[in-house]
Amino acid sequence: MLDLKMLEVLELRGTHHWVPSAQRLFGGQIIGQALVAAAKSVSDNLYAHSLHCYFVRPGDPTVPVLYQVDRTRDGRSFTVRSVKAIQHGQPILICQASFQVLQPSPLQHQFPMPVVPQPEDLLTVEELIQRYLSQADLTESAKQGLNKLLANEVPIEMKPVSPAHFYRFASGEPRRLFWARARGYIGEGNMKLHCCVAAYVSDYALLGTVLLPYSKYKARFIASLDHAMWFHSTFRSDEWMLYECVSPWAASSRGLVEGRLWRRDGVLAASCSQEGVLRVKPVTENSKL
Ligand SMILES: CCCC/C=C\CCCCCCCC(=O)SCCNC(=O)CCNC(=O)[C@H](O)C(C)(C)COP(=O)(O)OP(=O)(O)OC[C@H]1O[C@@H](n2cnc3c(N)ncnc32)[C@H](O)[C@@H]1OP(=O)(O)O
Repeated sequence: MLDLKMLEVLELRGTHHWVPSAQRLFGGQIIGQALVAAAKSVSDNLYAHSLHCYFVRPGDPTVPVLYQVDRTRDGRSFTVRSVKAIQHGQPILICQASFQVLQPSPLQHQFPMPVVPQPEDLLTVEELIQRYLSQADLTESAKQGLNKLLANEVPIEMKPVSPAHFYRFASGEPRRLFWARARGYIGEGNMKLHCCVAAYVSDYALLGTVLLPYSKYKARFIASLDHAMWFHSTFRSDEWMLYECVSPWAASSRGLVEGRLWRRDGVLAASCSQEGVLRVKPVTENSKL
């Protein structure tokens, strides 16, 4: 999904594999591919440690994306690349990514990982939806909504920690926890690729956290405006990681969300922050999903 075709040394082309029902490109795909483009222009001893992106236009799923990379700076420790994702001759995403050589330090701390059930004790999104679909009292529109979610073949496997809350069947605090991993096998060794995949995963279900306290409203328009991410340690994006999403603020048709990706051994692997635009409308009785 993140494979890019090299057109020139600093020009690459990406295509689309999974497009959300909103029929605009998935932000995570554009970020992940932009990071791939940046990573291809730095040497093997450099590791991605952060990226900062603005989504300036919706991505068009009917045409490929051109990634233009600028070698902004090559330093002794840090190297910065600027990437423009372009469609129809105009930028859809501007991204800056920074890479560092490995530099161990005695300064080391992190928050503790939340205590949650292990992935083996939880159901996948698909198993949960099948379970909901077998309920006799389901309205036709709820059935349709669930079938739409089931048909949505996302390349990420997910296991919600609190399913009712994950699916907004009940209002709750703006915090969402789920185990996630890329579908398929990536293997050890290519840390840059694991960061690109984590960037892809990090945009899914993140912004929706803002809506969790508002079960009386549903999204009329929702899109991420910017996305920043920091990579803290080595990890495997094809192994279960706990994704903790928290929204500390929402107002003015915008919401802020912070995400933390935890390795299952408790190591904080990556953090991200995103602001998005959310325009809502009241939920009518038969359109909960
Ligand atoms: C339980 C978990 C299940 C999860 C299930 C599925 C999840 C799957 C999907 C996950 C998606 C994750 C998030 C994303 O990936 S979003 C994609 C990445 N981000 C983007 O594509 C955003 C790109 N940027 C933009 O599109 C623009 O910058 C913008 C944010 C739209 C800018 O807005 P604006 O300046 O207003 O631009 P404009 O062209 O003027 O307007 C666009 C559009 O909005 C209407 N509009 C503008 N202002 C208002 C207003 N105040 N009130 C109402 N509507 C407004 C405007 O009329 C335009 O509408 P259209 O004409 O219909 O286009």
